[in-house]
Amino acid sequence: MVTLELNRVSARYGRRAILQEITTPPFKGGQIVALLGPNAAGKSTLFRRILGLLKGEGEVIISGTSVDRPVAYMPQDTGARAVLTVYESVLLARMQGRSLKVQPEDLAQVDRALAELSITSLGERDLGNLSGGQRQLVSAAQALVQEPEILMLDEPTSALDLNRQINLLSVLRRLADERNMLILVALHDLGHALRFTDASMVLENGHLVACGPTEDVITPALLHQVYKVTARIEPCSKGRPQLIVEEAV
Ligand SMILES: Nc1ncnc2c1ncn2[C@@H]1O[C@H](COP(=O)(O)OP(=O)(O)OP(=O)(O)O)[C@@H](O)[C@H]1O
Repeated sequence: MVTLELNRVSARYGRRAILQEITTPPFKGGQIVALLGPNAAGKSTLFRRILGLLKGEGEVIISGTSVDRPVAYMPQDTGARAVLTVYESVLLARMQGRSLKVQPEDLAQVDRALAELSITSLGERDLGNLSGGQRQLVSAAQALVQEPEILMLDEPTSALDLNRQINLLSVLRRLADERNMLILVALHDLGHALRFTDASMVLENGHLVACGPTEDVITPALLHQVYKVTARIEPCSKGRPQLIVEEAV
């Protein structure tokens, strides 16, 4: 089973230190881990550091993999891209690092990724003229289609309507449960984190200030300290923890 562990991981842009000695327990396939923290806390930087796009001290330890490219990444929205159709762009993402010859299995995986995210009907559309939410779903399909063992998504629901937010997070839950994927997902919606994730890491100014089971991590005290809001967490009628934010402090 795939695992990912960070040992005193740091990162800097030029001379400016961003991440400071981040250490985590091993996260395992089948888990969804939320990466939380306010704006500019260092969440995207941590993704880039895990991917090896940024150098720094400490170790990113990935073990138990059985494929050449175990990690796929969905970045935050970067705007319209190349002149490709949605289908071509997802197929291109699939073929990265594989043989140049497209196999029937590759096409089947593209169809599956588009269907899973309910965007099959966008297949022939040009990438350049999609809505922000449509682009975000295509970007998720580009990551899913790679069939990674570790999937990292940077705020994948930020442009989606409520139905599509829940749908995407439910797809992630299923990928973790059924395909034993390890999923790291940066989220601003702590309600989603409480509902869909097993563990959470909270960054504040580049420091890891909390890490553990999500229900233990997201507390009124943490919300006050890190997010500067007063809030309560109460079970809803179905017994699930609900976050009720009162005010900014
Ligand atoms: N390419 C870069 N060069 C220099 N500084 C950068 C660069 N990218 C990000 N930073 C800085 O690093 C810090 C962390 O940024 P990062 O994007 O990792 O935060 P984040 O937690 O993902 O924020 P958000 O929730 O707003 O997306 C910020 O102060 C940001 O301004």
